[in-house]
Amino acid sequence: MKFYKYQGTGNDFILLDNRAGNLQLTTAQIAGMCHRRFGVGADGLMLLEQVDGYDFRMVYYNSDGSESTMCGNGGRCITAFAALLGVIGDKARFLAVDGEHTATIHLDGTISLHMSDVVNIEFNEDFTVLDTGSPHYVEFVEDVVNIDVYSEGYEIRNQDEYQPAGINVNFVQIVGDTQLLVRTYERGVEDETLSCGTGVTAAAIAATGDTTGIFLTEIETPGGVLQVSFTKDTPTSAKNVVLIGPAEFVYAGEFASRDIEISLN
Ligand SMILES: N[C@@H](CCC[C@H](N)C(=O)O)C(=O)O
Repeated sequence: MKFYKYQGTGNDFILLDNRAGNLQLTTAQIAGMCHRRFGVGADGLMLLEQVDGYDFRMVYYNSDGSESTMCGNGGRCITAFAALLGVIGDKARFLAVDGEHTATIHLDGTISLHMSDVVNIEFNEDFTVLDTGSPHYVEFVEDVVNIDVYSEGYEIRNQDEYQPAGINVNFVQIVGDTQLLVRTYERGVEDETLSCGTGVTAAAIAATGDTTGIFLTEIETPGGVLQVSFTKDTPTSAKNVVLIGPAEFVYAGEFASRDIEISLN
C-alpha cells in the first residue's frame, strides 16, 4: 500500500488515497503505521475519500488509531495532497467531520484554510475552553518555554469534567499585541506535538478575551509559525476563521505489510 508523508509546522501525517473506497484499517493498524519505531511515524493519519458535492472528504485519525475531530494542520496537508493527486488545482472545497472547509494554495506554497465558526467560548478565571473543530483548553502562562507540557497537559486532559472525550491542552504566552507562543499537548497523541492547528486557532481567539473586532494573530509553535485571522461580533463567538501556514510533502513510500499492529494500551 502506497503512503505519503506530509508535515505542517512539524505536525506530521500519513496520507492515504482512499478514493476507491477499499481501505478498511483497524485501530491497531493505524497505531502501527503512526508508531515512530515500528511504523512510519506520525501524529496522525488521514484518508482522502470521494464524496458527492465536494472535491474530497477528509477522515482523520490520531496516532493512537482513534478516529478524531478536525485537524487544522492536517486540513492544509490534505489540501496539498489533493493537489498532488490532481484532485484539485489551487482551491479546495472539502468535507471533514465538522462540516465544509475551503482552502487556497498560495504561490509560495502556504495554504489558507477556512475553519468552522466558533460558538460558546467559555472564559474561566485561569483558562478558556472552546471548540475550533476539536475541543481545546487554553491556559495563559508567563514563560511557556519552562512549562512541563507533558505532565501538566496530561493532568488537565484527564480531568473528570472532560471525560470521556478528553481535551487538547494549550499553554500560551502573549509576546505582543498580536503575537503568541503556543505549546500543545494533543489528545490521541498523548504527548506534546510540535504544533496543533486547531490549538493555535483556539489560542488566538482566547487571547482576545471579551473584546470584539477583526483580528490577525501570528503564532509561533515549536515547529514553526502560523497565522490566524477571524472576526468576533460577540465576545463568545468567532467567524470567518482562517488558519494560514505551510503544508509540505516529505516523501512517499510503500508499506511492506498491512499487518503492523500496535496496541498502545
Ligand atoms: N493536530 C491537530 C488536532 C488533531 C486532533 C486532536 N489531536 C484531537 O483529537 O482533538 C490540529 O492541527 O488541529
